[in-house]
Amino acid sequence: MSELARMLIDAGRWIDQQGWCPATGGNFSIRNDEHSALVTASGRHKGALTEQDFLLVDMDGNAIDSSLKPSAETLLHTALYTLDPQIGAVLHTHSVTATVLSRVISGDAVNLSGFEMQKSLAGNTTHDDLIKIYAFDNTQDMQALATSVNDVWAQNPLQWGLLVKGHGLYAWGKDINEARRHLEGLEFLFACQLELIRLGKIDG
Ligand SMILES: CSCCC(=O)C(=O)COP(=O)(O)O
Ligand SMILES: [Zn+2]
Repeated sequence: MSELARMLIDAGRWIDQQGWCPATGGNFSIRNDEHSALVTASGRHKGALTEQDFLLVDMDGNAIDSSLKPSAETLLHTALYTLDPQIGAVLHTHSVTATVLSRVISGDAVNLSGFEMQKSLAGNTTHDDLIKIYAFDNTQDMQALATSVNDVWAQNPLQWGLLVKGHGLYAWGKDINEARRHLEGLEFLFACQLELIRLGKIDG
């Protein structure tokens, strides 16, 4: 089995145990080289992935030497790899927490501050900083969504992850381990934020 596939299979089992990819929700990818990434095929359960559930795609989202259908959201993965050559893995999940939080915020971002766990996100050394996780409107037009991400990124490069409203979270990192840490850290931070909103301590 290829090492890249094994890393995504392991990530899928763990993510499934957390309940962050119910049904066939979510999709994963890992950079293969400058021009290609290994991505999950569409419609697969992420807790039971096998090596047959992956294919290589180019950075325009086209399958390379495979008849498998790439994930419906491949274009967002490849947009991220193109925007930041340091990104080595992207994990997209559908947790209840991320989905609900993305729908109760009034603006275009989740603003996190005051949490020690912000230090789980690369480059952060204090709870005092303000961390903005941008939330995009959902659409079935992945080219349009990728263009929106490109437009926001041109003003202010995103870090660690992004939300799609009513849909889920994309978390990334320089490699699969960092992507997993960012996913877990963001999930924890989102759960805290949602609880504070429920308690009426902060606005959505
Ligand atoms: C039931 S999940 C709806 C599609 C989606 O949002 C997703 O993450 C999975 O799509 P894929 O094509 O990668 O299976
Ligand atoms: Zn999705």
